[in-house]
Amino acid sequence: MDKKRRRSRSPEKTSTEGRAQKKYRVEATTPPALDINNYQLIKKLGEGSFGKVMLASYTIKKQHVALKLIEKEEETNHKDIRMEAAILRLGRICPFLIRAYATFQTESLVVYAMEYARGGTLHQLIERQQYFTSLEVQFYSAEIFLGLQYLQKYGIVHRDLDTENILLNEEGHVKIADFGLACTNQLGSKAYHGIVGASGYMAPEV
Ligand SMILES: Nc1ncnc2c1ncn2[C@@H]1O[C@H](COP(=O)(O)OP(=O)(O)OP(=O)(O)O)[C@@H](O)[C@H]1O
Repeated sequence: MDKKRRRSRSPEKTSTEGRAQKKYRVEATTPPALDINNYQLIKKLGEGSFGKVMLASYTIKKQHVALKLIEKEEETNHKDIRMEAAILRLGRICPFLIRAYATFQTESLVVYAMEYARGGTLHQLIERQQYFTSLEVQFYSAEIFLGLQYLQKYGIVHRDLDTENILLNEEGHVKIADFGLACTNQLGSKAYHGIVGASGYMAPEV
């Protein structure tokens, strides 16, 4: 190495000796995707018992996202929130689960910024079409099965699967959503007990 360019690690022998040293302060900044100010609300996509879901624009990338907004209340179960956020992160790997781009909280809200499923819900499709051909039944069943199989690999049970929680992307592929009632024996959450879910969609033995 060129001797002139070699720098000493010793503070006494720095090349800046005798000169005023520049001081840099590293400010802690919030990553843009975790800042609620970078999302512009457009319209309501849906509302459930846990919060509302808004179509929003992530202004940094001018990208449409679905923002699930859950108001923090005294009775908010933070373990369930962490669980839902953890499952939404699995969607980055499995194409049949809705994926989260970011999960964060503000003083009053828990926020999940999720991919926007443009195709609506399976419920809306059934209402529109009235019936499915056997090929369509096979298609939707297979994609739902693969999503659930992926969850099962992690010991996760959805527990609230109904046609309103099965979303479709713009190409018509299944995106399973709403993991607010999911449970697992592996991510340190609640055990499989209690009766939850939508009546009409529960397994007969429940
Ligand atoms: N990623 C998304 N893209 C498009 N629409 C969505 C998305 N996520 C949710 N929605 C819409 O919002 C509705 C409610 O969402 P979600 O089921 O997650 O809320 P919830 O408060 O947990 O509801 P529930 O009471 O059914 O548990 C869905 O049925 C769907 O119509």
